[in-house]
Order: sequence, then C-alpha cells, then structure tokens
Amino acid sequence: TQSTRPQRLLSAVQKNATRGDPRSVVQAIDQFCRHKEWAMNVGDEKGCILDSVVSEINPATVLELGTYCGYSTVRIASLLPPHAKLITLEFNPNYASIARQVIAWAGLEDKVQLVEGASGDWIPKMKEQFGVKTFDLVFLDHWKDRYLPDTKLIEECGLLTKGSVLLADNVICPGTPDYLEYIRSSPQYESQYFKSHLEYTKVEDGLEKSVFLG
Ligand SMILES: O=C(NCc1cccc(CNc2ccc3[nH]ncc3c2)c1)c1cc(-c2ccc(F)cc2)cc(O)c1O
Ligand SMILES: [Mg+2]
Repeated sequence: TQSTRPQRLLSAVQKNATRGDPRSVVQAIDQFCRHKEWAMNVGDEKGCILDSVVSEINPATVLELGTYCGYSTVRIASLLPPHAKLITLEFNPNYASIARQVIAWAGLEDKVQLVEGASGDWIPKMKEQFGVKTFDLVFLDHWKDRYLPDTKLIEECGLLTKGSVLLADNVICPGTPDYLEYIRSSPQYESQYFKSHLEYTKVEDGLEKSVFLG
C-alpha cells in the first residue's frame, strides 16, 4: 500500500535526524519539505518568529491547536523551561500517530501531551482533564474557520489571563479574515502582524500575535 506524505516525512526524520536532538528533527523536516515534498508545517521562516515569541514569553503552559506532524510542537517544546507543559490537539488520527513518533524522536515526550480530538470538544475540558488554570501561549494552526470560534470558547472558559498570548499561523494564506477582524478590533487584545511567507514558498503569509489585556 502507498505511503502517505506524513509517513514519508517521518521516514526522513528517522533517516536524517539524531534521536534526542530537536534542532536536527526540525532541520530534517525543513530539508524534506523544501527539496522533496511540500507540507503544511509552519516552516523555518515563520518558525524563527515562533521561536522568538516563545523565548520572549518563556511560557509555563502552552496550548497548540493543530499538531499535524509535530514540527511546531518540537520547535515550541524544545524552548520550554523545565516542568513547562505543552498540550497539543490533533483531530486527524493519522497525523496524531506520526506526530507522536516525531515528538518521541526529538526526545520531547515528557514536555508534550498530544490529545486526539476536536478543539471544540476539548477546550471546555482543559481545566478538569489536565489541571490547567490558564494558558500563557496559544498557537493556532488548525482549520482556519475554527480560529475565531475557538478563541471565543477559550475566552468563555476563562483559559486566558492578563498577558496571555495568542499566536496565529496563516492569517494571510490560506487566511483567517473573520479572526483577524475580531482580534484587531477587540479592545481586549493588543495585536501585531509579523509579515513572512507561506512555508517553503515566496507567497506572502504571516503570524498574528495578540496579547490578552484581561
Ligand atoms: O489548513 C491548514 N492547516 C489546518 C489543517 C488542515 C488539514 C487538516 C487538519 C487536521 N487537523 C486538525 C483539524 C481540526 C482541529 N481542531 N482541533 C485540532 C485540530 C486539528 C488541519 C494549513 C493549510 C496551508 C496551506 C495549504 C495549501 C495551500 F495552497 C496554502 C496553504 C498552510 C498551513 O500552514 C496550514 O496550517
Ligand atoms: Mg499553518
């Protein structure tokens, strides 16, 4: 039977990256996606912006919506302080299976909790299921039409505190117009657009960073 693109991406990691070395895992995925097969990872250019935001916040609790193959999960988790936790939600079981193996290859399984399911179902259960009070950082990278409803759900569930940061991928391509309109016009957020490019291409894209003002 034919392999899938995520399976081929995992093979590239297992072939070219060193176990326990997150940077080599990130590099192996970027090499594979730039020279072999494009895949929807946040990528190296936007990944550097992600790294700088994570390093600036130094978060104790992170929620990632949309794991895919675990590329951004590895980037974020490799920068977290000891005892910090990253919860990442993935709806597609095939993606989740590959991501678990990529995260394990990087040696980051102790910092990451990968949950299979839909954001709408799991966000309301974060406090009771995972003992989370609030998230210092939320990275949005799942279905683009879910960014806005999930942001409202996260607010309603009291999962943000003054200073919490939302970082959204793909606000230009594929685009999240309703989310951008809401977050940029809301008095509860201070937003900043980081212009970049769609992963591994010259097409414009960017990250929107929004600080919750409480
Ligand atoms: O669409 C995108 N990513 C999201 C996505 C996509 C498919 C499946 C899933 C299934 N995972 C999933 C779903 C629902 C969920 N709820 N809670 C968790 C959760 C997890 C997620 C995307 C597309 C492009 C892109 C494609 C083509 C093109 F030409 C230009 C650009 C670039 C990106 O960087 C992207 O991020
Ligand atoms: Mg994305």
